[in-house]
Amino acid sequence: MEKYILSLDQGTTSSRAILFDKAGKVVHVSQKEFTQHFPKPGWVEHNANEIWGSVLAVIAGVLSESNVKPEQIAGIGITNQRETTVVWDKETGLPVYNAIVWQSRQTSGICNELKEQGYNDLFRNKTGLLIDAYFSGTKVKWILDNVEGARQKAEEGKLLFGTIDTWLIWKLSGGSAHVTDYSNASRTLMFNIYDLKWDEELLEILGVPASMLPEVKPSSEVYANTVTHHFFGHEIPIAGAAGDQQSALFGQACFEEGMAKNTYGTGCFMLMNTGEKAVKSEHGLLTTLAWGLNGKVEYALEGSIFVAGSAIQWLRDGLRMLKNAKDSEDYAKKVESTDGVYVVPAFVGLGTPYWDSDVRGAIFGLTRGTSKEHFVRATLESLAYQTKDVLSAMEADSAIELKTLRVDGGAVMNNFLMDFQSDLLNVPVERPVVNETTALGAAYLAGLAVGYWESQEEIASQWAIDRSFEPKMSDEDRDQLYGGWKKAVHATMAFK
Ligand SMILES: Nc1ncnc2c1ncn2[C@@H]1O[C@H](COP(=O)(O)OP(=O)(O)O)[C@@H](O)[C@H]1O
Ligand SMILES: O=P(O)(O)OC[C@H](O)CO
Repeated sequence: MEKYILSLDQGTTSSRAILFDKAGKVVHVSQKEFTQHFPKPGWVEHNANEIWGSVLAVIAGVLSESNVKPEQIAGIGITNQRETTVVWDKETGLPVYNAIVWQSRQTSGICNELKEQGYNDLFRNKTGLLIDAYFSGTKVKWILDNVEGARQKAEEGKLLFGTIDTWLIWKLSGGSAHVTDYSNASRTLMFNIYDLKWDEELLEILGVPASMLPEVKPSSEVYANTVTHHFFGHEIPIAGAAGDQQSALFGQACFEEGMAKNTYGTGCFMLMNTGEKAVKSEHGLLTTLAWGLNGKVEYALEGSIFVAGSAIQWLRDGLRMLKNAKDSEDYAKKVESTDGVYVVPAFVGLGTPYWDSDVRGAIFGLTRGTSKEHFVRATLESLAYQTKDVLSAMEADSAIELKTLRVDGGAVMNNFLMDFQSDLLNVPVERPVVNETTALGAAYLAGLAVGYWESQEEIASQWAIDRSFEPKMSDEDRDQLYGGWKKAVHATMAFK
């Protein structure tokens, strides 16, 4: 009986269940979108129960559509949109408020207060992050401060906190496991990435009771078994978990120090493996835990871009310029350049390296001759410019000059974007055969825990290239284009 690993990839806009075989190939995918709630400008929320429902639906879908039986699943790996915060009642299992999504800005007031009180360095030195509404800590505080009765219940030990990995493991295990992994814990603003413990001083400042927090575990370990009714009578080990960006780093087999990947999804996240060394950034990058494996943890440097593929969604749904995201490539190729148009998609502020919560998007260089083609091309190019900002910071912090960049995520199917990216970075951009690297990483972590795969060497040997995009642009053109982007960003930041 052939066995498979089931990976559950719970992303910002959809949930996916993917079956992988021993060769690391996708056997079948089932995907389901769920509702995005925007209760106020800049706020983004999800219904945690709807997320759970979507995960159950894709599990059922992937099994029935592929004809794979539950007993053929050797283990389950979980990967998730990170930082998104769920607080629920231990007894009833019901969330006390919507999940506050990583993109949501509703805690920027709390963040400003913390910064005014001079806490930035304290948080940065302990967590590798900085005070920003992006991370979970202030989202938990917001729920405890704003939901009637929540703080008292939390203090009585009746509420639990979790990022989406924790929520799903708790649900899948029938409430028996309240756990997270190192990579997810490192995104909360409450976890000390050096001592590898929840940090009492930071919890005190944020007013979060320690009793709410999950136990932090390695990324590859059997945490619990599924309760039988979710898997048609079978208990299956939940054997691995990692935040989606760290999972993609693992799925891209970036195991050596200095190897990096960039994922172009809703946002865009570049991570560089820094091995057992935590590198402190001087250029607005985050220091984060890559994973816990083989009895130790490894670190990564991260550049976080909040709006990437979602800018293409905006062209499609907001401006109705596109029927689907894929058409952006044809429009962009119809013109030679943007004719000087720049789109700065700072819809929810800017992340690395600017970290400005209050800035909002802007467009520059419009003329009477500007067409839809120029506009679409400029929006696509903004993904590449933001990536160049991040890579420049990463090379400066790590003193490593990148030789190639491995890429993945929905938007890398856009060949125009990949060509432009390579030109702008002046390095080859490598797209792997398996583009579902986020899900693959969690599958590998789970598979290692249950002996489905033997070693990281075996995994690294499975990585295969689909296409390499080589740089062709002159230095002069690159400098001129990038100079224009820098001016556009600085003008955008000045307009507040
Ligand atoms: N061919 C394409 N060109 C540009 N953007 C694309 C293309 N295909 C998908 N996208 C964008 O990629 C994103 C989906 O990627 P995905 O990796 O599934 O995201 P997530 O995991 O964040 O939900 C969407 O925001 C979509 O607009
Ligand atoms: O859902 P994605 O793939 O855009 O990933 C979101 C990130 O984990 C946010 O930190």
